[in-house]
Amino acid sequence: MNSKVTIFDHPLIQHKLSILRDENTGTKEFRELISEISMLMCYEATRDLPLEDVVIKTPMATMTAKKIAGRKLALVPILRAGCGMLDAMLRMVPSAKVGHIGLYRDEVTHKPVEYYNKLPGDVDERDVFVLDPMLATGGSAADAISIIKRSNPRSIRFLCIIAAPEGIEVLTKSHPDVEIYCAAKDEKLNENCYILPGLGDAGDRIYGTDVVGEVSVDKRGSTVKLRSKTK
Ligand SMILES: O=P(O)(O)OC[C@H]1O[C@H](OP(=O)(O)OP(=O)(O)O)[C@H](O)[C@@H]1O
Ligand SMILES: O=c1cc[nH]c(=O)[nH]1
Ligand SMILES: [Mg+2]
Repeated sequence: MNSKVTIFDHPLIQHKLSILRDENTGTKEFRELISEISMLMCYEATRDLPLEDVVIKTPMATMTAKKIAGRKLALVPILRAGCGMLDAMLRMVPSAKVGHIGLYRDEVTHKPVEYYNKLPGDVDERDVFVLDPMLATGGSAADAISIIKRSNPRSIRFLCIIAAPEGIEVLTKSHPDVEIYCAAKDEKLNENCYILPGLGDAGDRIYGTDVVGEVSVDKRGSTVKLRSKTK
């Protein structure tokens, strides 16, 4: 199967995304917006789940109604930023099981480094939604999906909020069977492999952690030498 990229152009998603991107949006509102956008994206990304007929009784009459047809889902956020999308998705599909994959991008090589991996035992019976707000070089998403594929899931979809063209290309080539859903396809990456115009560092903006060491990359994707103020 060839991978497909769906960009959600729903006005509510686009409106919320513009506020999310704004550098003046603080941590609390940023988290709330990530959640709201994820909920709207979940609604769109689950549009093709098959339904089955069930007979129910309302207080007025017996009727044949629709329910989702025994589909088993798993949600797998890529730590940390992917966790910002998890609660909203779980509110929409509360019966989903949850796995976690811990990856961080090395600041020099920009390659993902794995530090955690715990998936539901029955992933081979499930359709998996991988969650991460940012698809930049595509390295983290591609590695996370390779890890998940070792457990033979029924299918994998990748949900992100902003995708760079470079990341889409890498993910499409490495996993052509995986459908990609995003709210925006941005212009390009900067010299530190941050998305332009993007929104900065998603994990830092969700959790309010600006700088992790003496030399780091700030939430705008620039190399900084001193600790900077957390918003
Ligand atoms: O497509 P890539 O070039 O791999 O970049 C995208 C990754 O970078 C960010 O995570 P980060 O490494 O900053 O970890 P964090 O979520 O802990 O902040 C983001 O949440 C993705 O996982
Ligand atoms: O722009 C980017 C790229 C990688 N990770 C982020 O959080 N933002
Ligand atoms: Mg980060």
